Amino acid sequence: MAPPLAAAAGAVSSSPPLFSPSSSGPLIRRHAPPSYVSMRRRCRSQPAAAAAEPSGSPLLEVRGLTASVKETGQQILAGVNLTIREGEIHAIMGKNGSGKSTLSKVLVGHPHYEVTGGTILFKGEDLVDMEPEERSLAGLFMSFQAPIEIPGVSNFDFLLMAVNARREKSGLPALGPLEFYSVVSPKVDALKMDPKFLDRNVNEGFSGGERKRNEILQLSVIGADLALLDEIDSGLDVDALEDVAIAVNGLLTPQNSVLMITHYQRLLDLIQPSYVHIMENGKIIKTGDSSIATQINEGGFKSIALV
Ligand SMILES: Nc1ncnc2c1ncn2[C@@H]1O[C@H](COP(=O)(O)OP(=O)(O)OP(=O)(O)O)[C@@H](O)[C@H]1O
Repeated sequence: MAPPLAAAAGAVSSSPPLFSPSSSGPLIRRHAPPSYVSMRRRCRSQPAAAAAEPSGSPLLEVRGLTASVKETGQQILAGVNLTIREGEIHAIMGKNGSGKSTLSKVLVGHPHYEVTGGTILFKGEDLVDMEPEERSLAGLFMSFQAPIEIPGVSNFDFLLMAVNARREKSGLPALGPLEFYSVVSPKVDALKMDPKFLDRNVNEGFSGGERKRNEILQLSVIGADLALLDEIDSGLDVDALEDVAIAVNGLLTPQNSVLMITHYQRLLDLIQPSYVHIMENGKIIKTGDSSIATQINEGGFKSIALV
């Protein structure tokens, strides 16, 4: 049986984002608005590596990647080049429809897309011919823009199956439910989630923000060498965004990496990227440090709508 993450990777929806990136008020403030300066202090676990020279080993190497919608043959990715090294945080920004989500879905092997050219190496291995579950077991994790429901499967069982699939691959003995509870419980607390969420079916009836938190719970329990986070900030209120950023920052080590897709500077303030890439028409057209996002905000890239 395919591990559950693979099932998730294979059955995602391509729903539109929960709010338009050009909308002016996506945050729902439950309390007095916290200062982003103090949020940054609490969320930051490592200094921004913007000016750092690349030093880690390459984790993901994408060269000349082209990909199309399988059903129609419509080309979406038009020659993507991207290298992510161990310990780096990358952000991809760009206007709606530029191909950001498609890139992340192609990386996890979404069945709607076909790679038509180029190469993807993950830890030196060719990813293109791997099944989605193999990619997941190899250490790739993706949080989706619109996380799916899995009726009839409790969150707890889902996480336990996923963790045990990873452990089996590493030759480790499976965890029993009691043992696993002691692993998952502190992570639920850290994300300020109600423990009752573990008993609920995966994402069933969850609000948009609860789904996003739940995806980060999956990431923190399962772990990943490279986490692809597609608009984890969409639909989160200020407190939830801070909790999620703290959790993501807490997972970062010199060995693992994050690729996040976002339209919003506020996420880059909380999870500070080593590199920011701008995507347009299925290609990365510019790469730089986080000042690129500032340039966008100041009108340097007028076609890209950002808050
Ligand atoms: N399965 C599909 N069938 C048809 N068109 C698709 C499919 N997947 C992606 N596309 C199209 O490819 C383009 C890129 O979509 P994608 O979701 O990657 O953009 P994006 O940059 O993530 O946009 P956003 O910022 O709005 O989330 C869009 O025009 C989209 O309609």
